[in-house]
Amino acid sequence: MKEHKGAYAFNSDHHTVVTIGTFDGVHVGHQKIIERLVNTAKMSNLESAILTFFPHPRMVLQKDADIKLINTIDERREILEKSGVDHLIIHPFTQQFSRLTAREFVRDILVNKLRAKKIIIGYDHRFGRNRTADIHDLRKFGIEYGFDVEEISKQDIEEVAVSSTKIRKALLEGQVEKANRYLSYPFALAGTVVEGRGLGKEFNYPTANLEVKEEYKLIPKNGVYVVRTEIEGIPVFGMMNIGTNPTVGGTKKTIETHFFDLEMDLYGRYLSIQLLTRIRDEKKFETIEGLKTAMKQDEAFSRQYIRDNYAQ
Ligand SMILES: Cc1cc2nc3c(=O)[nH]c(=O)nc-3n(C[C@H](O)[C@H](O)[C@H](O)COP(=O)(O)O)c2cc1C
Ligand SMILES: Nc1ncnc2c1ncn2[C@@H]1O[C@H](COP(=O)(O)OP(=O)(O)O)[C@@H](O)[C@H]1O
Repeated sequence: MKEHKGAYAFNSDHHTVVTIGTFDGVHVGHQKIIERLVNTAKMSNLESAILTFFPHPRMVLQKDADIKLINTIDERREILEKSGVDHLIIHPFTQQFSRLTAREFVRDILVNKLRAKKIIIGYDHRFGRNRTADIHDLRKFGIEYGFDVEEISKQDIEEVAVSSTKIRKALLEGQVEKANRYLSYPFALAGTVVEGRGLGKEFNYPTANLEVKEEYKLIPKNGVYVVRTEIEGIPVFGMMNIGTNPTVGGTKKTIETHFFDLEMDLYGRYLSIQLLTRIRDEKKFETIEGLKTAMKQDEAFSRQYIRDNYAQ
């Protein structure tokens, strides 16, 4: 896969088949569309291209829209990388870009820059300034500029929309297993390990505090989760708490993980941590002893879960 920083940076001698979308989550519904894109490319001797936007149009057009996404742009890129598409074009969605007319978008971007011979698009896709143009307009442009339009059916599009909404809802309710089924891969939180208050080691449960720098990343419901990551290529399991640590008088939301059978300085390390299942809600315990007992139970639960699901 070749990545292009915007449509104006795209240069290929080949003609392309293009699909356009945000693809947040790159879930099973998206994967179906991408498969179709890749197959069409092979059959028509075209190169496959995904045109996606970042920031998300809603981040730009409704500045206050507090939109949360399943994937960061880095995660979206990494998942798409595995899908077999030839080109990924991450176009910066700006105010200026949003003011392109439908014709300018089609002519300057799709035809002249991306050299599209085929466009695969949802039946309800709208584009151009104020989203005035639809698939019928696109077909007319296709006759004029020499490309075909392939429609993704209402049923397939609804499946995609339903999945994204269901995944976001499931994550906000802590149902990570359900989200993971829709995604077909485990939802993850990625960031750098930063210093906490240094209480973990006193508990005999050191916890790596993860700083997720992307404000738009969706953080699942507070609570305790069984997790998995890779450190230097080796799978490591652990238990994560997302919450404010009310027992020790915390107020700020933190994401912290105790990894099993590991003793290692993790400060400054970049980790992508997969959430596998949820154990319980975060609670305010009367005493530190109460919290420690709960964490021991979390550990026992996690180790059993790992044995049942991940034993080699
Ligand atoms: C598996 C796990 C479960 C936890 N559960 C709770 C909880 O229910 N309530 C709570 O107040 N804190 C909970 N914590 C957070 C601890 O209070 C936290 O690890 C401790 O304060 C260390 O913080 P530090 O990293 O800032 O030193 C949990 C932490 C882990 C790793
Ligand atoms: N098994 C482990 N799981 C998580 N962190 C560990 C582990 N072993 C060592 N560490 C280190 O200990 C740090 C956490 O210690 P802790 O006392 O909780 O301090 P802090 O409050 O700064 O997070 C981690 O950031 C990591 O560098």
